[in-house]
Amino acid sequence: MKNPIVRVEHLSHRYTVQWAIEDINFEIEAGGIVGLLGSNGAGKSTTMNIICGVLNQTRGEVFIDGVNLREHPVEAKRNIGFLPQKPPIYPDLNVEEYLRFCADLRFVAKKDIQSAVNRAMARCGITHFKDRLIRNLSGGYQQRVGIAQAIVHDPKFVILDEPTNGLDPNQIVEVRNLIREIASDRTVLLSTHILSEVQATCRDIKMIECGRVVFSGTVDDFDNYIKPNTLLACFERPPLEDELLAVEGITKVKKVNEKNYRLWFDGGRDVSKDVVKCSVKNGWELEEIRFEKSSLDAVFAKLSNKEIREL
Ligand SMILES: Nc1ncnc2c1ncn2[C@@H]1O[C@H](COP(=O)(O)OP(=O)(O)OP(=O)(O)O)[C@@H](O)[C@H]1O
Repeated sequence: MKNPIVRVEHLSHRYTVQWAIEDINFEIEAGGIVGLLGSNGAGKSTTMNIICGVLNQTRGEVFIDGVNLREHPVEAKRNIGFLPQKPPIYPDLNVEEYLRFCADLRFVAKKDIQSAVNRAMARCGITHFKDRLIRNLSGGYQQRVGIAQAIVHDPKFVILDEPTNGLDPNQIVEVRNLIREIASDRTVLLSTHILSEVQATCRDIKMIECGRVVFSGTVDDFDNYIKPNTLLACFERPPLEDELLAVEGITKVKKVNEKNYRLWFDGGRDVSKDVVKCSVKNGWELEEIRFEKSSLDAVFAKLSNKEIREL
């Protein structure tokens, strides 16, 4: 990768005796949204806290836009925005006061604070609420304020930890759209448990399990991680199960209902063509045949080493 916005090298951390994460390595290319997946306790928060400079790693290095976070924390943090799972908002401040305070904390020059706050409020669609106390905003708008504080200093890289947690379906759609919008000119790392969210918003996925990276690739790669080994076939004049078992490559047959069969197959060859040929030869009147893809949940379960229920 030419100029990764984030580079993580041999990152390991232990709180007490056991390693929470061990030898994590990855790069994040600049631009777009990257999903960070993992089961509870997998090591996501530990990794994110280290990348944000909130937690000091036991071993390894983090580079933000080429700057070593451990050696030059202030310079590296200029390019990091963070929205933790519990937004760090002050309910008794109004939106504008709070964002001015955050901009000051992030070393925005005094003369530039008002314009930075105005820009962040406009970007997050909260300008009309600038005088309202944060405690009087809905959950969705509080989350917008949380995102505004993460971008007020215009960082190149933003980490959002479960940003749609606890929101109603309309608010989820709005916050997702906002995340897409803010990712149009920066990189976003989005930690979430919701697979459909990753599918809807992310270009790449990193998955951590037991403190190690178990998957790094595009959403399509993730989707195709488990190669299909079943076909679903629908016949107008269904054959006997034994006749289907006689087709070369078919290893198991299960009747789903009157016309539909699930067919298991082995190996790399395309057995669907053989089923089509046999159907024509024997007059089974095949209406539909398709490979069955594993669900994202099944891929997640496989990567987390959890058992997958047989279909
Ligand atoms: N402050 C701490 N002290 C000791 N152990 C910790 C601490 N924080 C986390 N751990 C342990 O480190 C491991 C990784 O935890 P971490 O919180 O990073 O996982 P996670 O993937 O973010 O989980 P979740 O999705 O539940 O937040 C777990 O075994 C956890 O119990």
